[in-house]
Amino acid sequence: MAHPSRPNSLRLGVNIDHVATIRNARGGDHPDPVRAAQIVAACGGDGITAHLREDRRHIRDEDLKRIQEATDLPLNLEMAATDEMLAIALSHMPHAACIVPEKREERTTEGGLDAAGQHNHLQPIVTRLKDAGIRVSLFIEASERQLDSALQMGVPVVEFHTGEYAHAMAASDQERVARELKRLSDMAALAAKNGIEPHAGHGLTYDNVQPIAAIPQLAELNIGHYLIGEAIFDGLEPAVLKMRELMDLAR
Ligand SMILES: CC(=O)[C@@H](O)[C@H](O)COP(=O)(O)O
Ligand SMILES: NCC(=O)COP(=O)(O)O
Repeated sequence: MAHPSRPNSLRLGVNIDHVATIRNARGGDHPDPVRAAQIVAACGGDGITAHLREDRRHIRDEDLKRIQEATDLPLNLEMAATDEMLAIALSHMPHAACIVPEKREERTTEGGLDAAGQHNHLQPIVTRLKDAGIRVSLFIEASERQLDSALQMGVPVVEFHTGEYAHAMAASDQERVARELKRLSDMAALAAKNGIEPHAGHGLTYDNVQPIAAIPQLAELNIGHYLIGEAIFDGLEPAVLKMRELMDLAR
């Protein structure tokens, strides 16, 4: 859903997981991710992304309802492909659910969902979410094999993992950056050509967001860890506004 004042623009979904990381560090209720969601809504963010992990290391079950009650922004629930998370999604009815790979031992999401390899496991979960009216997306690597599986499953959205691109940018490996950007750009075009709305996210920063934002078929970027980091120094509203400005200038 585009922001009313910016029809057809590239949407910014703000992932507030790591507000909850800081909150959980002391076992209390401050800083509250709900307050972050309200600030994002007030300063023009287009959506809230929250990853309810199996180990609840940051976002917790009770946060979901509170986030939904606190703002009218669409909630994009990131979830593993498990019966537990399916039941939680069907109970909370978020605007969207993005199925992501998850390993307890990982520090953060390490790659895209193997949609092709897990097709038979994923299909019934995708169908249940779609039948409930939840916009389903798959967090996948930008590859034809993964995109083809997403197409076969009938998902309306895919979110391309930009982690490899972000790592290449951080390493100033220009050849790898060019290769990753072409891969992401080609797959965004192929997704759109096949009626799937392409999104992107993971590891995006002020310094690397614009080449991604410039990919014309992308409809949404989900950005979290870096924005929450910047918010510690400059405040969440300025951080969101700066990311928004960089994205708009890239189009
Ligand atoms: C799927 C993805 O890249 C992120 O949205 C995800 O939430 C990362 O996991 P952490 O937020 O736990 O780092
Ligand atoms: N799906 C990507 C996301 O929500 C945020 O990822 P990151 O910016 O925290 O790396």
